Amino acid sequence: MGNLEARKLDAAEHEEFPAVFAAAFLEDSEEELARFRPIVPHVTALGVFDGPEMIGTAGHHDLTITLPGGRSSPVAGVTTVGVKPGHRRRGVLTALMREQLDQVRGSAVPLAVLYASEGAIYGRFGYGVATFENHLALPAGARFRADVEVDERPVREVDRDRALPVVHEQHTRIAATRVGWTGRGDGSWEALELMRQKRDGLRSRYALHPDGHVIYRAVKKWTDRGPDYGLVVTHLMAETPRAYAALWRYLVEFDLVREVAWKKAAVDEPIVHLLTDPRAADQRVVDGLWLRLVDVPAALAARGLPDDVVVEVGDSFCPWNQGRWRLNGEPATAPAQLSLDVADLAAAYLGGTTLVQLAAAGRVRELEPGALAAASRALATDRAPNCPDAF
Ligand SMILES: CC(=O)SCCNC(=O)CCNC(=O)[C@H](O)C(C)(C)COP(=O)(O)OP(=O)(O)OC[C@H]1O[C@@H](n2cnc3c(N)ncnc32)[C@H](O)[C@@H]1OP(=O)(O)O
Repeated sequence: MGNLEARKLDAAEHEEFPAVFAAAFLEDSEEELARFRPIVPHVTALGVFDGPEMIGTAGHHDLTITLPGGRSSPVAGVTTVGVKPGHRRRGVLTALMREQLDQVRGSAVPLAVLYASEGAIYGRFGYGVATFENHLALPAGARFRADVEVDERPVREVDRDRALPVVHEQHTRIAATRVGWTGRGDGSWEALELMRQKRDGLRSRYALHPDGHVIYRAVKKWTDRGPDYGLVVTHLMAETPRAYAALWRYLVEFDLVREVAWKKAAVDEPIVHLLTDPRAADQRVVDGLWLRLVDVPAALAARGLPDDVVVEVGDSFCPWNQGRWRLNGEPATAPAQLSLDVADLAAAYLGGTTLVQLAAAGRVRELEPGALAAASRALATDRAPNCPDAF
């Protein structure tokens, strides 16, 4: 990598950070930059320099993530990763990942998560797919089963300023109960709102129910045959099944609309079970949150697992994790019963993929009969983990 230098940026260098990051996405108009600038103060900002020139960026938020069993852990929410065109494939990202993981470890945060722009980038750095997203679409007018109970208190459209305090309060409460959801102890709600203002420039709309809310955008289209609007959900959360039904009914009964779509629905999204015709729901599953165990023993301890299986973990990028660990995070001297790479442990960590599934793909080796099923069951969760949050 020659004379490349990766380091934490000082405050004066924060000015340049958004331009370098935005250039990586070819989004460097003044308007686009205005969207990124307010995010920088909320992240630990790293840069890579070639001499005096900043050519790569990466940042991370200090978030929390909900783990199975009502537990939670600090997590680095990795974002704004970019390398300037013309400087790629010479190790800049590798240098950023090295520096970032060292910094996260140094601050005693055991986990890192990210959304990948492309699926082939992060596996080599020990990240595994910990949640899957359900790209869900429902036709307008999709009918609910007659026995579905709907909370009849009204859903009301309110403006952003009135909505946000309620949205953030409900989000904090609900996120603590849903595996994979992130919490914003760092107060970076503004950054979340900015990330919600998607690249399509559509305005977010807020509809509140006493026990939940939906944030969505409207794609307005007219054809010779009449209105053909689409509603694109960015967040939908409810504290009760009846409020959940009320919010979905609000969306599918919206006038002018042909389709309601949500790309961050859970793989086991309950809406399918509300419908008279479950086939009406179009579902496509893709990778969601990528997770990295930065500190394997601390991450395992945070999950509160039993101590009865010994796993041999391989980790070429963060060798401090290599070795034999009990599932509860204690170092083990007994022979290993399972062996796997850290990225595969990450894939199973929130329960989104089972170890049995990974073993069927040849990625986990069972060294003692029975250990695979026991460890797989210990890591599995009741509901599919998901993360509807952007960061
Ligand atoms: C969490 C987020 O913010 S996701 C956003 C990521 N950013 C983007 O997608 C913006 C556009 N792309 C870029 O800025 C850059 O191409 C990056 C960041 C994806 C890669 O940066 P580079 O400096 O080129 O990566 P680097 O040279 O360190 O590559 C390391 C390895 O990853 C591989 N790699 C890098 N990018 C990709 C990719 N897009 N797809 C597949 N493999 C890749 C390289 O081939 C290399 O492999 P090797 O070690 O076998 O030779």
